[in-house]
Amino acid sequence: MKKILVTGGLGFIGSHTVVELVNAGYEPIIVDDLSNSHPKMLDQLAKIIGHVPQFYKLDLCDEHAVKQLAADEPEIAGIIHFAAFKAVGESVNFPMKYYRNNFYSLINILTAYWEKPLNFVFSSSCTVYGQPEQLPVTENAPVKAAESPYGNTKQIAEEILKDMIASGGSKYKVISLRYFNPVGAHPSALIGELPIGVPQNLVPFITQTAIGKREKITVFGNDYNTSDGSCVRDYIHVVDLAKAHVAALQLMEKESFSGYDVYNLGTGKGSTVLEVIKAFEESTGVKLNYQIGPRRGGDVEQVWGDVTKSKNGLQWQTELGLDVMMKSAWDWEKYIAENPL
Ligand SMILES: O=c1ccn([C@@H]2O[C@H](COP(=O)(O)OP(=O)(O)O[C@H]3O[C@H](CO)[C@H](O)[C@H](O)[C@H]3O)[C@@H](O)[C@H]2O)c(=O)[nH]1
Repeated sequence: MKKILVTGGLGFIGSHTVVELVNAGYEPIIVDDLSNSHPKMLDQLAKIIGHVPQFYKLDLCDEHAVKQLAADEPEIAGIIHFAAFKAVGESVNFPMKYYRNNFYSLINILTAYWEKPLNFVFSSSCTVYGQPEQLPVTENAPVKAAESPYGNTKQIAEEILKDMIASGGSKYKVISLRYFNPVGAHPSALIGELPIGVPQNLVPFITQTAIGKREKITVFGNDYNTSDGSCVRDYIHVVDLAKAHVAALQLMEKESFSGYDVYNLGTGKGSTVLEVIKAFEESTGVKLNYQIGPRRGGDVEQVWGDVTKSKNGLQWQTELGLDVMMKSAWDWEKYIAENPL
């Protein structure tokens, strides 16, 4: 079985990808520093995949520890690199924390396996497009000046990977995956998103409001130039997203693939904030206490992805709609309320 290192493998997208790797016949090896994840996710994963996955608790910023990891795990076929800080607002207040963590970890893991011919998947983001001029946005759209240090780390990491391949000095193959808005949870409701503190993202805020942890949710602006005035995003189910990582590995395993490429991961369809709220209410039968508030600083008005390249190149497409995204996120919220970790 091919071993795949999954950095940040106990996080939201990482844990779902671990499941899909096992489903596809790979052996995931999780590396996580637990800074934004819970150790009990290992047991939760075991309930789904039937065994406790191999796990290294390790800070990827620690160069010596990463070298030791490469010595202990020399026979890996690929790396899926999720480990990174991801809160846009926090990155504005603590830029050095973000630059240090997101760059050191990337550079350390790349360097540790430098001699190996392996396939590397990088978690990027649609944040690199800013507010695109044309929608849906394709991978060829210009990369805009990032709105936040977090966005900068994604853009510059993509450049680092491109430069690395262009130099011809490594034996890596690399795919960057630009995520739109990942939401939802595994159908088992055993794994899902675990925001620390007050959620910044829409769907965890919705589910926490519905369960009574938050009094109400505020829709950030209804005066945008969209169908109902609220912002438009391309929400994608995390299980669909996880499967795309397996597809990216399988593409790189082909001899015909070489070098570096980038793919959008979305559904190709935009939804407004108010449509998401409606979908939640309809798919769960739970009424949501919401109000309209002012715009949130830094939000782009609307973005959704052109996924033609992903469909053709990765031989992958999304299967799950907004109703399943909302229902699964709600099932996870209820599970975690009844079974606190
Ligand atoms: O309480 C809330 C939270 C969010 N929203 C709205 O819901 C939409 C989605 O907001 P999220 O915070 O869930 O997602 P973003 O699109 O802002 O952020 C996502 O896209 C960013 C790039 O634009 C980064 O990649 C980030 O990590 C990723 O979560 C936005 O219109 C936002 O204004 C609300 O109305 N109320």
